[in-house]
Amino acid sequence: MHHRTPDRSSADSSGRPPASGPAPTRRGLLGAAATTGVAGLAVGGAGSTLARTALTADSGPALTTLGSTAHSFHGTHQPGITTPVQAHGHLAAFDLAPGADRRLAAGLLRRWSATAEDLMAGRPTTEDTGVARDAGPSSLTVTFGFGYSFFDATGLAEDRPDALAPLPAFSADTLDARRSEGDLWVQIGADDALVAFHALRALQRAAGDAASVRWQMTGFNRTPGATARPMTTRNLMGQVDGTNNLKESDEDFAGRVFVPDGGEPSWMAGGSYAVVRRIRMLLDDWEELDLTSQERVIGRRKADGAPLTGGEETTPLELDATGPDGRPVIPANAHARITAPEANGGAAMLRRSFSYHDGFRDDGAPDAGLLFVCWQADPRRGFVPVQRKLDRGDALSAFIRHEASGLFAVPGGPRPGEYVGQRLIEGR
Ligand SMILES: C=CC1=C(C)c2cc3[nH]c(cc4nc(cc5[nH]c(cc1n2)c(C)c5CCC(=O)O)C(CCC(=O)O)=C4C)c(C)c3C=C
Ligand SMILES: [Fe+2]
Repeated sequence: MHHRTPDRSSADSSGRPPASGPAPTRRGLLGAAATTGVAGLAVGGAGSTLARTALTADSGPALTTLGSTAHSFHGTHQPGITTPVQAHGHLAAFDLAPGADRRLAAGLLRRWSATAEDLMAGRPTTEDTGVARDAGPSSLTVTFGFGYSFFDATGLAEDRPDALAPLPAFSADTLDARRSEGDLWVQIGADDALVAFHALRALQRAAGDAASVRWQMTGFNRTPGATARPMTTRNLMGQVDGTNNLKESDEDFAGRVFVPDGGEPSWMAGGSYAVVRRIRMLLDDWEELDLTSQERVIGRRKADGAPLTGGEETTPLELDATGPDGRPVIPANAHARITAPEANGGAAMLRRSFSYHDGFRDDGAPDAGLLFVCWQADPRRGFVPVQRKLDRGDALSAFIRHEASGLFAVPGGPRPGEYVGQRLIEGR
C-alpha cells in the first residue's frame, strides 16, 4: 500500500476541513453552540483532555459538544486508559508480516502514530476515506500495545517485560486461540460510531503489508447524554457496573495502574498492562433468575447498584454484616465480595470495558457480553490474583464464559515528535 506524508495545509480528497489542529471542527461546533444559546463550554481541564462537554444550567448536555471533545495523543500516558470510556469501541490485534524486523515495526508504529495523532485532533489523515467527515474528534482515543510474540518477531526478546509472561490458565477458561493474544494491540474508543470505525479502518490501511488483523471486536457503552445526569454505566446483565472502580483521586492510583519512572523495563515508564477478556454472558440463563437471586450473585441491588447491606451506590460494602439467619448479607460467593481489594491482599485494577453484541448463536442465544479490559502496573499483582479467586468460587461464573484473552504491554505516551513505542524500538 502506498503511503504519503499528510498534507497538513489543504483539504484532502475527503473534503474535510484543512488540517490545522482540532480548531476548525471545534470552531464550527462552538459557533453552533453559541447560536443555540449554549453557555459555559469549558476548554481545558484534567489530564489530556483538551475540551470538555458543556452542561447547560438547566437543560442537560449540549448536543453539539459531543463531537468537539478532543484528547491529546501525547502525554505521560497513552490516551484510552484514564480518559472516560466512550460509547463506541474497537479492539483489534495485528500480527506482523512473516520476516518482519525492527525496522519494519518502527515504520509501522511511525505511521500508526501519525494516523492516531491526526484523527484524535479531528484532522483527516493520509489517504483519508472521508468516513468521519463532518464530525469532530468525538473523544477519539487510540491506544497501542505489544503482545508477548512481538518481541520474538522483532528480535527484541531481551527487552520483553517479565510482567508480560503469559497469564495462567484458569479452570473455567474456554479460550479461542484465534481470537486471543497477537503481536500488536490497538484499542479505539469514540463517542461517535463513524469516527470509531474510521479510525479502525485508517489504522488497518496504514498497516499496509507490515501487519494484518488477527482478530477484531466491536463494543459499546451508554452514549453520553442518554441519562438525565452522568451515571455509572450498566452492562448487558442490567447491573450498574463500575461503581467501585479505581479513581484517579484514590491513594496510589498511579502506582497501581502505571509503571513508575525507574521501573522495569525502563522503556515501559509511564506505561501500563492491559488484560483483555472477551466474556460471553449466558443471558438466557441469567434472565431466568429472579431479581433477589440476581442481586445475591453480585452483592448489590440491580436498580441502583447499592450494596445489599444498604445505603446508596457509593456506600461501602459491609462485608461482615449478617442477617437474622446469621448468614452474611452479602453472600460468600458474591462477585463484589470476591473482587474487593480487601479480599485480595489489596490487588486492584482499573476496569475500562465495553459491552458487545455479535448477533445470535445457532441455538438462538445472543452472542453478547463484556469486552473486559483492565489496566494495572503489573498483571501479576492486579488481574491474576483476582481472577484466580473468581475462578474458584464466583457466583457469576455460572452465567459467563471467558472466550478470548490477551495481555499487552502498553508503553507510556509519546512525546511530540516521537512515535509510540520508540523508546523500545530505538532503545532510548
Ligand atoms: C478479574 C477481574 C474481573 C473480572 C473478569 C470481572 C468480570 C465481570 N464483572 C461483572 C460485573 C461487576 N463487577 C463488579 C465489581 C468488580 N469486578 C471486578 C473484577 C472483575 N470483574 C472488581 C475488581 C470489582 C470491584 C470490586 C470492589 O472493589 O468492590 C460489579 C459491582 C459494581 C462495581 O464495583 O463495578 C459488577 C456489577 C461482570 C458482568 C463480569 C463479566 C462479564
Ligand atoms: Fe466484575
